[in-house]
Amino acid sequence: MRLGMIGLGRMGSNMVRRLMQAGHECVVFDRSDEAVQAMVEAGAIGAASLDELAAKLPQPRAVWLMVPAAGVDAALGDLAPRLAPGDTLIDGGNSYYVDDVRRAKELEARGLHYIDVGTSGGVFGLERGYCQMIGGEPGPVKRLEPIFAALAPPMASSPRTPGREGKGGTAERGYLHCGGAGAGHFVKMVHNGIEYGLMAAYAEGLSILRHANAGKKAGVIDAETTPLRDPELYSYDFDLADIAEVWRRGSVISSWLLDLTARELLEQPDLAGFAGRVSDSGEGRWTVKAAIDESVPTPVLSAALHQRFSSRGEADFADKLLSAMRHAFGGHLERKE
Ligand SMILES: O=C(O)[C@H](O)[C@@H](O)[C@H](O)[C@H](O)COP(=O)(O)O
Repeated sequence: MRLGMIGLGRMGSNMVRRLMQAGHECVVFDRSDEAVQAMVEAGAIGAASLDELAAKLPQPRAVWLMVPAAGVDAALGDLAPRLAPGDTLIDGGNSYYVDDVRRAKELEARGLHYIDVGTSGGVFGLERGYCQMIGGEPGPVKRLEPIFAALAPPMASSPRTPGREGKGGTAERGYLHCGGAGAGHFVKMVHNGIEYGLMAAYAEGLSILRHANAGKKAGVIDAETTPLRDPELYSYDFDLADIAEVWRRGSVISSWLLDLTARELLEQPDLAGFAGRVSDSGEGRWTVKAAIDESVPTPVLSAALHQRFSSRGEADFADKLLSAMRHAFGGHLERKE
């Protein structure tokens, strides 16, 4: 197939490469001429403008947007007038599903189809393939199956789930039509909520292990401020890279996320290259918001989101206020270190 791709950052450019490796043709556009040029050198068909992109695509056109969520409305606004009824726009970024529902209606009024695709796999997608969670009308989704199939990981990348023989469907091929407009990004949103929780669980557990030598530190026993009463019980110097490594091998908590964690700990045991200010792009907030709307308890996912806020200093005022109250009612002074 010939597909248009707008946005040639890390994700968009790797997706173009993977599609071309599978024999598809890509007409590419980006605000950066250098980014377009680099993809032309890799075999793509360059477009210097959206008009050129539209002209180089056969009808009905299919154009995939791989731009930051905040830029999708502007990109759609620029692109839609250049397309014709029957054409399909695909948003493969991390948009809020509520925006998809609105966009699908707006584009439908112009005779255009809109497909939302939650795409997971990050910078490893070129090599490993991308898991795709798809929302939109069945017809255009079906028409784009060769694209989804090329982007997806090979079926052999995971062993078949026992009992799935004969069940059919595309889930075990790495892409799934989850439902109507917004369904793809809804599933990706919850995927990322889970991602926050898993990340927090590994980080907290490994942090307990890192501090398991607390009893060896001078002056650690302080009846006023520390609960550490049995320092001899906390005298372990664990090698976290080794522990993450051994957990990768046959343990219940092995995962690709743990593989990546083990790699990071091996490269930088003290994580000196990171300050620990953890950003969030919105998916975790939207997950918690959906959970509240549905009255579904999500203590783990919510705590993981709030921990990210704390990591960026958003808890500082509350922490100071805790110290101030403790001082007010008990005359307790804050320790300086
Ligand atoms: O599945 C994935 O490949 C990732 O989830 C990917 O989509 C991206 O790295 C996150 O969206 C970052 O999200 P935060 O900025 O919220 O951590």
